[in-house]
Amino acid sequence: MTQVVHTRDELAAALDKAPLDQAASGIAVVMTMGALHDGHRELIRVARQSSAFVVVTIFVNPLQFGPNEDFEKYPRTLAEDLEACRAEGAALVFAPSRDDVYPGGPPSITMNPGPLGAILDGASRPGHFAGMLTVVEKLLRLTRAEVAYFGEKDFQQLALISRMVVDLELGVRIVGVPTVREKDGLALSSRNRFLSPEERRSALALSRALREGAAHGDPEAVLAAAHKILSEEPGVRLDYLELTGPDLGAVPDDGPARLLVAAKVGTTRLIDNVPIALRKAV
Ligand SMILES: Nc1ncnc2c1ncn2[C@@H]1O[C@H](COP(=O)(O)OP(=O)(O)OP(=O)(O)O)[C@@H](O)[C@H]1O
Ligand SMILES: CC(C)(CO)[C@@H](O)C(=O)[O-]
Ligand code: BAL
Repeated sequence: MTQVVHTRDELAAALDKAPLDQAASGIAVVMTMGALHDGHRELIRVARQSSAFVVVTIFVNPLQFGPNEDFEKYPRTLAEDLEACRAEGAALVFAPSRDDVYPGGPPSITMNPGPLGAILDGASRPGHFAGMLTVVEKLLRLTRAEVAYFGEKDFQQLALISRMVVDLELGVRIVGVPTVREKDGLALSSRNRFLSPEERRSALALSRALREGAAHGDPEAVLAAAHKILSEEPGVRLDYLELTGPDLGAVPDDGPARLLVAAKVGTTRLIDNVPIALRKAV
């Protein structure tokens, strides 16, 4: 049975009553902004493999949206989301109001995401990662999580959260889950529902570019192949295409790396990334 709570007091009461044998395997949390799709459901499924008590949070965090971003328009589908959580066997859903998360109004003290938060999406979305880390830290505490699951689709977010729990010694284990894709390669995202059929066709260029890039082992060839695909798709306005190390640091000569892309398709901003194996030319 999935219990649904909306306030932090109800959450605390539910966690106090979490069956001990279940809680012994550790409380796991899957944080979401709702509009759940199979990517979210995969996080819940993976969490359930190691934790009997999985808490799902559903909260569209105003703090991580810029003034010209899509906070108002962001899809809100609570009834369907609760069905998905039930179907996946979540123990508890926490769907708080803004006042419950920020009882004193918008906080004047927030997390500083540091240099890793200033690149890529951090450069395009000022304040986004400070707002994101602030709510993630709160939700880790409120849910008493021992382990938290995040998708690799938001790779920089995952890297920042992993860094935060180490730097601030939060004592929570962070687990990354590979990106779930449609059959044709499009990374599942709540924002995909904003795409018209034509925009959806254009959006496929992102995953295709990453796939073509990943077929190469030399950094220049990786970027050239990916750029070619993106530049041939007029419906895509590229924000960035970057090759980095596996932890978003400097590109290594050889071995694991990451290729990341962000672009606008119509008015919808999409991101995607893939792991890459670089090979030194011999
Ligand atoms: N396709 C996916 N595969 C795996 N995890 C995903 C996928 N999409 C989202 N997630 C993960 O689900 C969690 C909640 O993400 P969120 O609710 O923002 O969904 P989203 O689809 O990323 O939405 P948005 O369209 O806003 O980017 C995050 O950890 C995110 O990385
Ligand atoms: C982690 C998160 C739920 C924090 O609001 C959000 O950034 C998301 O959905 O990826
Ligand atoms: N999926 C990351 C949250 C955001 O875009 O605000």
